[in-house]
Amino acid sequence: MAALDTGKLEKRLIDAGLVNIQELLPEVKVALKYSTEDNFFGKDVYGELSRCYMQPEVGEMLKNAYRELKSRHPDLTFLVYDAVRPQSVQQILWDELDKPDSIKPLYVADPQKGSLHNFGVAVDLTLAYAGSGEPLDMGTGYDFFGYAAYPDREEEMLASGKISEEQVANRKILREVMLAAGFSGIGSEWWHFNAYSRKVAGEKFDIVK
Ligand SMILES: C[C@@H](N)C(=O)N[C@H](C)C(=O)O
Ligand SMILES: [Zn+2]
Repeated sequence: MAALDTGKLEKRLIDAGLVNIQELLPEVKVALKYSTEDNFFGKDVYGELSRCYMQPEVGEMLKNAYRELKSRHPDLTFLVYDAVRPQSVQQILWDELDKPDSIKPLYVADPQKGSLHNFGVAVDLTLAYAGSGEPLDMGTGYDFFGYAAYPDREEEMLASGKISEEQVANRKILREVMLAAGFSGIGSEWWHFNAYSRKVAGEKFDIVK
């Protein structure tokens, strides 16, 4: 695996016009999972990078989602796990994902086509208590790649007891505030939200290599 020069990476993100979400929204919590070994492949691929960057207009959308969240649940905040992700890291995630090629794109977008994370227009996040920073129970952890994490299968997962009413209610809070701000979700991951379609992202922005 080619090592990523993370000092240079942060400079590249800034030079590309991306913004540090905590500069726009200091109340939001960030824990970049790919900058730790606590992720689905057990390797730190971001090194020293600890700040989370995204396109400025996506940051503004997230601010609106946050405003909506606070109006409904003043005790909660966002905990962001990932936003912009270089295509080289997308390739590592793709190579590390232990699933048949036919279903891999449900969980990790094909790096050759480009993930919306590679354009800085996708955000992976959960809800946390603003005071303690403790994440809410969503029924699965981040990057759990299976039906229990599928928004598309919540009714079935509820009926079979794989997830609880409370966990679904927590996901709904997240989903509702993100959708209210113009994001869209995907069927296989409760934590992933896109600001734009792949077509629009490709027209507006460059991929971060
Ligand atoms: C890997 C996961 N956190 C994720 O972001 N998946 C989507 C589908 C992606 O890679 O774009
Ligand atoms: Zn994602």
